[in-house]
Amino acid sequence: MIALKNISHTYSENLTIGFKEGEFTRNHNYLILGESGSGKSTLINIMTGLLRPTGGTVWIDDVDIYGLKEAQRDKFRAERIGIVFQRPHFLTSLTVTENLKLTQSLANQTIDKIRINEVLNRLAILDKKDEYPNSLSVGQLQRLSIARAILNKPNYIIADEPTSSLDDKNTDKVLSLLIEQSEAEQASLIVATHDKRVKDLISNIYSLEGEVAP
Ligand SMILES: Nc1ncnc2c1ncn2[C@@H]1O[C@H](COP(=O)(O)OP(=O)(O)OP(=O)(O)O)[C@@H](O)[C@H]1O
Repeated sequence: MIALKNISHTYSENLTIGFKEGEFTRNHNYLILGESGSGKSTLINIMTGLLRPTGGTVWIDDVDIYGLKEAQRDKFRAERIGIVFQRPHFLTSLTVTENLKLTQSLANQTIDKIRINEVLNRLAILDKKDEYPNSLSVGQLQRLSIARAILNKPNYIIADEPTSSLDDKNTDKVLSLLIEQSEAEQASLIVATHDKRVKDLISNIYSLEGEVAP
């Protein structure tokens, strides 16, 4: 479980992001809903150990992640959390397969080409495995981001605005893929978005004030 308590982050004197309480358990799907600028990316960075909050605690699987040293926290994240970032970033000088090998080695895993091929196949981009990221379409890059997020069999898959630039049909497709893949990994899926279309597919909702809607 990821448990957040009394989180606050102050960027400047008059800009503080707050999130009172949240619990995200394995095998469940969650939405973090908030308008643009309400602090979704800030919260995701905090809950994945990328940004130390100015106040509050983040526990992941009973570990107080900001109690860890930075290198330990990076390893912890790589092993347990798959992140689909708002803007996908891959190393452009490495092929699709080489980028995914890097994801395995950052988590101290042995390089497993069979697993890489398996996730690429699941996301229908196996034919792109020797290509460079710049030659992939936006939709293919997004599927590659999902492939990378699930590669290390994480406990939590966290996606930041995965559907904001998509039409209704592709919104459904990407969400279904994320839900399917997190079920296959028995992971918890956490999607941060302002996109109310996503509400029909995921029932546990946190607004940025930290209230759970029925
Ligand atoms: N590094 C930073 N330094 C100062 N202010 C920041 C920083 N990052 C974010 N902010 C501010 O914090 C607020 C929340 O930003 P954040 O990116 O978390 O929102 P968001 O809900 O993810 O927005 P969007 O949906 O538009 O991506 C914004 O007012 C933003 O300008």
